[in-house]
Amino acid sequence: MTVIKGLYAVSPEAEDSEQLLAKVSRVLDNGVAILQYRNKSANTVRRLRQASLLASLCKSRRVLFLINDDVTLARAVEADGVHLGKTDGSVADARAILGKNAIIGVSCYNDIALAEQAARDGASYIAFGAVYPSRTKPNAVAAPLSLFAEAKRLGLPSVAIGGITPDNAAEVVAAGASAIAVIGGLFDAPDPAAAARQMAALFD
Ligand SMILES: Cc1ncc(COP(=O)(O)OP(=O)(O)O)c(N)n1
Ligand SMILES: Cc1nc(C(=O)O)sc1CCOP(=O)(O)O
Ligand SMILES: [Mg+2]
Repeated sequence: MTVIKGLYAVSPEAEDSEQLLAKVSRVLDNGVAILQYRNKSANTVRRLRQASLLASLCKSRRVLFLINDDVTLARAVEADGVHLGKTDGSVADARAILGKNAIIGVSCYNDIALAEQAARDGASYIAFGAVYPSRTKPNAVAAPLSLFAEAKRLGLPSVAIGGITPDNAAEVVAAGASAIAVIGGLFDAPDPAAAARQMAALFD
């Protein structure tokens, strides 16, 4: 079984594919266990190119590679799996397309009932957020850190997301999150590689 644990980088929005590759490369060698490609604005052609570049990068660095929202794209680039939110389709449909070994993550926001449903549906992990106010997603619902202890009984890895930085990540890990998903706290840090090392070290 694939282990979902550690620093989970989520790619920043980027128009320029080479710049995106350079930004992600810089952090990948510094303790990132999982990378999610997330681009909410690019067209299909650009998304395919960016996802293909990141898929090759992750394969060469032995980092798990997931696609946000788009099961078809995940299959096209042979990603390890997909992350689904409430409007992104069902676990069953994703698994039918990606196969039984695919990693399928499900957003549960601040709602333990959604996590219970995701577990019944056969999700690979559940995600709760936003655990802190997020500049990337300012309107995200607030999720209390107590959810991670509460969700332990479901027996699935739990991912924390939203406003996580090197300064607050230890508190999230102490609350019981299996992995921390980060955009701004990593890619907007003064030294992204150092930020990655600091957050990854919490899982040693
Ligand atoms: C690890 C992780 N957790 C939550 C999300 C958010 O998913 P969703 O609610 O579908 O929102 P978008 O990211 O699609 O805007 C995520 N992407 N990754
Ligand atoms: C994509 C996303 N989903 C969230 C949720 O709460 O479900 S918060 C979020 C943004 C994460 O970016 P940052 O690390 O910059 O806050
Ligand atoms: Mg989504």
